[in-house]
Amino acid sequence: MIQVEHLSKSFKVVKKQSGMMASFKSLFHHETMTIKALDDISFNIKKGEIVAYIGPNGAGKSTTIKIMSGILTPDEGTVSINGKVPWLDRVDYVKDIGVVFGQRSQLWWDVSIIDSFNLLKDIYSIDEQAYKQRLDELSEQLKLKELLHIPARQLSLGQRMRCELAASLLHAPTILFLDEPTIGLDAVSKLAVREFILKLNQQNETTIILTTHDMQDIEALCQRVLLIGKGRLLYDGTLEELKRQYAYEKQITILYQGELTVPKHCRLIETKDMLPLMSAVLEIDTRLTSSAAVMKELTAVMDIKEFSIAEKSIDEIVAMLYRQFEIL
Ligand SMILES: Nc1ncnc2c1ncn2[C@@H]1O[C@H](COP(=O)(O)OP(=O)(O)OP(=O)(O)O)[C@@H](O)[C@H]1O
Repeated sequence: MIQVEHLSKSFKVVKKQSGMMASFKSLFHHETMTIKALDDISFNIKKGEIVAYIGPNGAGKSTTIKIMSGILTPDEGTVSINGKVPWLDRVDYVKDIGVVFGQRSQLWWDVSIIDSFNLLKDIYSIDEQAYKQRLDELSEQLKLKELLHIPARQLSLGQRMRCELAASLLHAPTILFLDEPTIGLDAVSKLAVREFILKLNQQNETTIILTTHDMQDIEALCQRVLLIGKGRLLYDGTLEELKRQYAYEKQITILYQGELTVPKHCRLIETKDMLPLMSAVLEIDTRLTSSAAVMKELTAVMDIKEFSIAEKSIDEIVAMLYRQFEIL
């Protein structure tokens, strides 16, 4: 349903010179340089998938979303979404998609939310009955009833984000682009947004492309991850595979009495005196052994009072990937 092939996009920017003299000269003559924002990106997304599109700042995520939503035209490559080319079939195509930019609003700042929604109804030519039903459903699911008569500028960020989601879905699009939908939200609002997105996907089979720097968003929502860095696609696969490939170390913390024995395939990270007990942190390589095998070995030779096992967080894995691909 979404086919992106060999997408490239460059931007020409004016080279900034430092110093007064250079600034003055640049009024008459400015040197330009080319930034390659996207460099031969290809991927396919099936109907009903939730895909995380991740990468460090400046990687090219927003540029891809802008091209896929028809706002920008690529220099090279093709995009076909529901059989349409976003930047060529714009009028028809916008009916298929919803877009939420966490950092920008699609609501009219000074008018009430319901007036913004009514305007969107006209813009998308939504039929009266379908609109009423959709508005009821979304108001119920996103708890908007008390917010509808308040202007957007008076809402908290969390309240506004719920309204933004509703605004992007009034015309019942089959594809939703979410660019940093949880940015700046408190923990409760983040959970509410994630829960809503999951339900939307499960009930309506809405295809969702999510760009985020919040790794918990990915854990909660996405099976598949596309990692982009310096304009190139570096990883396309499941979250499980990503973890398997890059998170094979686990840490076992033990509280014990007596002598410490470090089993095979374990590395001692630290020990601490916790009188009358001792604590130790061991790192194990799960490609060579398992935490169960290590615990069995430890309990056979040591007096273990307590233990806990921790794996790398998705934040740590992604930070490691960014370092490994040298894209920071
Ligand atoms: N309109 C523009 N004019 C000039 N350069 C641009 C423009 N839009 C993007 N760029 C450049 O293209 C590159 C990719 O930018 P993009 O906004 O797509 O990155 P991003 O992955 O969305 O980053 P972030 O996580 O910071 O939002 C960056 O180097 C950026 O400075």
